[in-house]
Amino acid sequence: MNKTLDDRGFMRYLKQGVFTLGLDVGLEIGPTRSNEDVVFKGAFHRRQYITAPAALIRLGLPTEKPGPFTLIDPHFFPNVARSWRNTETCCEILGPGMILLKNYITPQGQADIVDKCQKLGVDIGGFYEPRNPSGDKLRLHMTCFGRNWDPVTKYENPYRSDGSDPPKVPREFIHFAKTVIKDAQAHLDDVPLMVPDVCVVNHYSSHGRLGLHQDRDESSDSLRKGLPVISISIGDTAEFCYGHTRDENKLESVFLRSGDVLIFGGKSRLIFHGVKKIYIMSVPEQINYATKLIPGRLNLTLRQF
Ligand SMILES: O=C(O)CCC(=O)C(=O)O
Ligand SMILES: [Fe+2]
Repeated sequence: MNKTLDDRGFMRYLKQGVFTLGLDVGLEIGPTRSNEDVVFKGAFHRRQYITAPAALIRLGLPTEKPGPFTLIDPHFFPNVARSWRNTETCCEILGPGMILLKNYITPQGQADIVDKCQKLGVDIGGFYEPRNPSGDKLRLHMTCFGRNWDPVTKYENPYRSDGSDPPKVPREFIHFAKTVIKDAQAHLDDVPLMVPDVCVVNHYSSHGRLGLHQDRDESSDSLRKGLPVISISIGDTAEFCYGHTRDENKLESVFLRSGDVLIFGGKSRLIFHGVKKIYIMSVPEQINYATKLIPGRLNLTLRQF
């Protein structure tokens, strides 16, 4: 494939807009500006020139024209599956399509998640204190990525309070959700794959709580298929209650600790659930040190609209 270009050959390549590649001193790729340039390089540096597509194929690089310029490779996923997922984790099946993966997220993973929420959520239009339809403030701060959800406007208002579109669900979260679902599927049949395009982020302080409710504002298709909600807990422990009816006497409860991941899909997708209590200062010192989270609990729910 190596080729020194003669005049006619060079003109042909130039017309085709082909690039030249100097091989004897490392890698140089660039458009050839003139015939002399090639002759000069060929004569004095004894470089060998080959056509760019051939060179790119040899180097295993894509040959098609690049799209709009980007510094970050859009196909690159940091290996969050390895760095966010603990090797020692155990699980508890809580019902059909409902499973708790305990101590699932590494301290590093938890720190990365908090960091993302800080970067994308702590700004004008970000975390706020939502109100329920009767006008009372919920006992938490909330922000959303992907699509905007609010207890009053549901998914109807696509804008944050400052009128801006919410930031996209971070790619790491989407990638992480895939890993979580695969692990849940190893224990349960009833957990269909979902690709989150909504992330609701709640922060509860010491007196935070969340009343019994269902997550039922996603599309009818998503609900009908039982696409799971993935709930991530970071920081102080919460007492989480759940049940198949609103009947307070029939509720079960479970502790959600820092690094736990709860999945509810399939037949449990429309489970009633809420946060009864936050156990202040219960986060392990090591996690607190890694995440630097303020006192309280951060919860993220990943959902597919
Ligand atoms: O904080 C939690 O564990 C639950 C959050 C929740 O149910 C919600 O955001 O809809
Ligand atoms: Fe919920």
